[in-house]
Amino acid sequence: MNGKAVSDDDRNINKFPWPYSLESTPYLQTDFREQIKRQCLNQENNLTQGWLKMSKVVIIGDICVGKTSLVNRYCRKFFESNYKSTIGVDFEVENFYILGIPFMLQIWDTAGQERFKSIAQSYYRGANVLIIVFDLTNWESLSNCKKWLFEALDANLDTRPLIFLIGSKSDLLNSITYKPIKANALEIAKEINAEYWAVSSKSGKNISKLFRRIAALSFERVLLNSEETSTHVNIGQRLMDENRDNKLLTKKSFLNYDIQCYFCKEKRKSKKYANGSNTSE
Ligand SMILES: Nc1nc2c(ncn2[C@@H]2O[C@H](COP(=O)(O)OP(=O)(O)OP(=O)(O)O)[C@@H](O)[C@H]2O)c(=O)[nH]1
Repeated sequence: MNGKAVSDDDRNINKFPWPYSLESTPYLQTDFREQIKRQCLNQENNLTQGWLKMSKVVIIGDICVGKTSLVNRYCRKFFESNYKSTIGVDFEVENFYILGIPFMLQIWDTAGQERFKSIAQSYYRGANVLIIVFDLTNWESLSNCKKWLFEALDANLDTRPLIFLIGSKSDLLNSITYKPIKANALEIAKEINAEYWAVSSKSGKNISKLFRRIAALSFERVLLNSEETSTHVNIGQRLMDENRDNKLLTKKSFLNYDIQCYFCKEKRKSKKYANGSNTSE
């Protein structure tokens, strides 16, 4: 699936999106940080210029909880009621403009089936955001969330991904049946330091709000993490230039970008060793 040009207002973010509720989040800020706003509005330094800003989002959770449906509803605007299991992983690219700056979410949808686990796990590394999905009508899928999270965190020991706990299929519950599940989910969300949302891919309820929130929070993280900046400057700029005409970043160019970044890092490593130095460049 190709990356899409930013066309609708849904992908333009100028006001800081709110959480599902204030009790459901560890991320309590109510606006973009002043420092971020200054950088974006004035484009005052190269943190906002000439490099590709993106965030890797990895979606995990039990089989059949609605991970693929979540991605399909947001990225392709459709809902499929027939179940087709994900084989290994799939991914989508979503383009945003946040405070006027282009930003991308690279969204990885992983398989919940045990037999694809080792394939899926090899994509956990480098996640900026972890979305753990459970089915609001299936208690066991909620209790398995911690296991999914710990496995994903194991692959991301050197980073601090943003964590979202998502209860899916909210259209199947009424307010009375939802109440005890919500209480339980909020408790678990607190334990694992996650932001909780209840959504429905069938009706579309809260899906767009959720992804806008994820985009804004991870955009801030990426901008604040200036260390990453220099690695991506030249490659990111070239990619943007190559795609300027059709305003489209394709999946192929994205994969090329990942590969080039990898080689760029490897090259820097070997240069360091060749110099007999351990200091960073
Ligand atoms: N009613 C309702 N059904 C849903 C919703 N989301 C997903 N489903 C259904 O739940 C089933 C599983 O959805 P998937 O999105 O394929 O689940 P998954 O977690 O990606 O499954 P794996 O790829 O096997 O890990 C499908 O039949 C969907 O139609 C929802 O919001 N409401």
